[in-house]
Formats: sequence, C-alpha cells, structure tokens
Amino acid sequence: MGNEDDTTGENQNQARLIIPDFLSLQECKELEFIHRSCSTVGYRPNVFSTTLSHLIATNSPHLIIPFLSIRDRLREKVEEFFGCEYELSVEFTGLISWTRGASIGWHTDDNRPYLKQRHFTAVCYLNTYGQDFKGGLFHFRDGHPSTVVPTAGAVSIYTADDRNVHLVDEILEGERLTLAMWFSRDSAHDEDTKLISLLSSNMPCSSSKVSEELLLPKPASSNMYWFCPDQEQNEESGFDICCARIYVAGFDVYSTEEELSCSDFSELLQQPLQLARSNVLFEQEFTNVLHALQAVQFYLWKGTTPEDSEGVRRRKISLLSELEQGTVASMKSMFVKDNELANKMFRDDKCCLHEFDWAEFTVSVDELERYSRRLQKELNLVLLFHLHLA
Ligand SMILES: O=C(O)CCC(=O)C(=O)O
Ligand SMILES: [Fe+2]
Repeated sequence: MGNEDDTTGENQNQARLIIPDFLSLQECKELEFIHRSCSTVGYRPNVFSTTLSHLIATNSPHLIIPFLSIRDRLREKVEEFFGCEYELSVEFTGLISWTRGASIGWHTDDNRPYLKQRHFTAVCYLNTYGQDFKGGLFHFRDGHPSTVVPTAGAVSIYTADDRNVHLVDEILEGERLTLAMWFSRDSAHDEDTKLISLLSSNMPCSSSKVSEELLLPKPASSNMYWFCPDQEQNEESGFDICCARIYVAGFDVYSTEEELSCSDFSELLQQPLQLARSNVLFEQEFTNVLHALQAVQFYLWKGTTPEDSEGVRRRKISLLSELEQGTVASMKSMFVKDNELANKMFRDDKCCLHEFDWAEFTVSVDELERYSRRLQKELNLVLLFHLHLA
C-alpha cells in the first residue's frame, strides 16, 4: 500500500496518495471515543455520523478541539501534494461509521450538482480491516493502487472528480470508522465560517467573560438516535443507538422517573439516569443518556491504572432491589427492541476483555471531567483568539 514515493514522472497527473500512519493510534482512539459518544443515525442505511456542527448543537463544542490539528495537517498535505498551497478550504469534516450491510457503489465525490465545490477528498481510517470489521475494502476503478485496505492511522487522499471513481465493499461484520474530509478551492464553502458563527451564538463565552461551567452533552431529538433496520420507520424494531452502545459494553441504565409507562418514553433519556452493571447500581446520576454514554465510552477508551485512584471522590454502589431490577429490564426492552441486532452492530469484544471494577470506573468518571475542562479551556482560547483577530 502507498505511493508516496512514486516517481513515475507523472506528478501533475497523480490523482491519489495513500499514506500509512498519518495519524497516531492515540488520535484514532480519541476520535473513536467522540464518535461512539456522540454519533447519530446517518444519511445512508447502516451508517452513523458525527459532524462538527452536530457537536456544537449538542452542547459539546469542546469535542471539536481534537479535530483541529488533524484538519490543519491534512489540509497542508493535500495542498502540498496537489500543488495548491494556501488555496484550499475545508468544506466538510465528519466521523462516519459503516456497519453490517452498508456499502457504496462506483461514484465520484462531486457527482451531484450540490457537491461540485468538492475538489479533493481525504479519508482517514480510524480502525483496521480484518481486526475491527470484515468487508469494507475500498477500490479505485482505474489506476493504482486499485485496492486500499483500511488500517488505523492511514489516510487516502484523492481528487473528487472522475479520475477517482471508487466504491466501498459491503461491511460484513463490525463497525468501520473513518474521518472523512472534503476540500474546496472555493472559500465560499469554508466550513469554518459556518462553525465559528454557530460557536459564537451557542457559546456561553464572549471576549469579556469566559464561562467556567462544565459543558455536559444535550441530546438532539430522539429520532436522530433511533436505528431501524432497512430504514423501516418502525418503532417496534431497532433500537436507540446510545442505549445500545451502553448495553453492548455490559452496562444497564436505570431511571428513578415514575412514568416509565408513559407513551413518549424517549423523554426518559433526556432526564437524569444512573448506570448499573450485574445488578449493582452506581450512585452517581448522569445528566442524561448522552452523559452516561460518554462516561462509558471514556472508560472503554482510557481504562485506568490502580495508581490513579488516590484522591478520588468516592461514590457508593448498591445492590439493585427486585423492583429496581424490573425497571432496568423494562428500560432495556423499551430502548432496544432487537438486542441481537444491537450486539451484531456495535459489540466490540476487545472492550470486554479486562475485568470490570467500580473503583476504576469512578476514577475514569472524574478523569472525564478533567478531560472536558481541559478541552473547554482550549476552546475558549481558540475562540478568544479568533474574536480578537476578526
Ligand atoms: O470510507 C471510504 O473509504 C470512502 C467513503 C466514500 O466513498 C464516500 O463517502 O464518498
Ligand atoms: Fe466517495
């Protein structure tokens, strides 16, 4: 794989570049954490996505920070390779995952009138073929290389025009995750302009006052998280993807809200919730399902080492009563109608290998808060800097 050193003398006509190890594994894992914590159902069957504007809209603007340096590095690489330094704008940035059954046939990335501003594509693979998913190979119709085997950290860069007709084989198992970016020569399509204006209207931050309040995620409307197999708009099949990701990681959700039987049960997920595991209830309340999901995903990402646990604020755990076990079970059947399907789509066996320990989980919940505060500070600096320049 890779034609970075290709010196066939046809550089101007070189329409693609594959670089292994463009991102570190740490960067891949951090973006995976963000996607598994924030994604919504996507624009095609069995596809899930996390866009930067969605992060802003769900009160998680600080999660944009890990993208920033990666975007700059990629833009510079694309400009350098295609000889258009300082000319490109980022048109779109998003995390996209494909699960069982997803595929895309031969196409170019500028193949719609509203996509004509897309001049170059960069796809970073955040996980690995054969290890994290089966199927999902990438093929170019003409020229070399003809097949790209997705490997965590590699990036595939190509023109969006008909020199690069491509397809992705159907995913057979697992979740194939990428960071997809498009670049435009037309600065009118600069994604940053849109993001900055969203940020300045959504942020509790002005040039004179920076909020220190911890940002907690706020779910978008519940249909954005409801997955239906084969796009049937059917509430009796499928599942809420936030709950499903919590369940496949071995946790349960518990709510003290009385009206479990109410018709609009999706409201429940917007309310404070607790996590449980093997009939043990964790005392701390999370603000809503997204907050609980973020805590679970952060724990799966970072794990903890025993030394971390000094100075940790202790949380109680308790055994679930029979009544509480009933609540846990009925929530599960409300939010995941098809447990087998949820497991097939999201289960990641690597995450379930080490033994679970509530003390370690507690450390991780505190660590998540420190992580969020650090990103918030960075975001405030970026914004203040930008507002002063503007
Ligand atoms: O994920 C990939 O490898 C490419 C996806 C693709 O072709 C597209 O989204 O246009
Ligand atoms: Fe494409």
